[in-house]
Amino acid sequence: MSTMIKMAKLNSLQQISQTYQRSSRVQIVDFLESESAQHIYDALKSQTQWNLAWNLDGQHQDMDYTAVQNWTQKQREQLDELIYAQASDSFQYRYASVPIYDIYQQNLLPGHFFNSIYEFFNSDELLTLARQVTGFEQIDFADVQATRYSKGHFLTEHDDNVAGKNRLAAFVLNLTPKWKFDWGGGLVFPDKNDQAETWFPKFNALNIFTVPQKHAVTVVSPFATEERYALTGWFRSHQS
Ligand SMILES: O=C(O)CCC(=O)C(=O)O
Ligand SMILES: [Fe+2]
Repeated sequence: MSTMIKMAKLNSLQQISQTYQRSSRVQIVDFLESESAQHIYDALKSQTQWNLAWNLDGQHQDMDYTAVQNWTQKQREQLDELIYAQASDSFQYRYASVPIYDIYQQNLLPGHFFNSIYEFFNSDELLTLARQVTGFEQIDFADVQATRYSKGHFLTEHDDNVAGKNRLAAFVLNLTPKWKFDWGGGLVFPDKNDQAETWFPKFNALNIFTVPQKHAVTVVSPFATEERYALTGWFRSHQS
């Protein structure tokens, strides 16, 4: 079975990079060949081991998701309370993740398809495209993870800027084939006038945006019947 991930032919790189230069963000639709996008979706959907990502007083938390699901009702309610208390007035998130960058760098799953995902995002073809679209010549590598937002999952407003990480631009490749606007999970960019642009998590669309830039992922609604899968991360430089 081929595990190659292939980019689709882009219609107009010039137009894409002009949009980015003008607004510090762009969405590239039909980014991968559709078989590749479908293949990644299938791999994520069949993945059973995820981490539960959330935040405690500014510290990132990664817990074994299956273990959390096996907690008592009371324990899970206590976690909800902690998460919601912090979410109501400061930075908080809850979603499932697979640390693809770490899996590759630490050779945790030799031969696994996740390594191909890392290699694709770090291929010359993709990094060259990232430099062309953003104008950031300093991009050296892509730091990539898989994410899955289920009912009640969210990510509050933040700007992705973390000291020492040299994140130049963020990217999100949405991978759930059928999504409804009513299910939430929108990528929202608030502006100074309390208006916001919302990007629907469109299958096989790659969003790229400059760091720092305020954004959030709205909560996935209780009646969503699919989960919001994505490959997300940052185009980074080794040096600041
Ligand atoms: O999934 C998205 O649309 C955005 C994710 C994000 O902002 C992040 O992980 O920092
Ligand atoms: Fe972000």
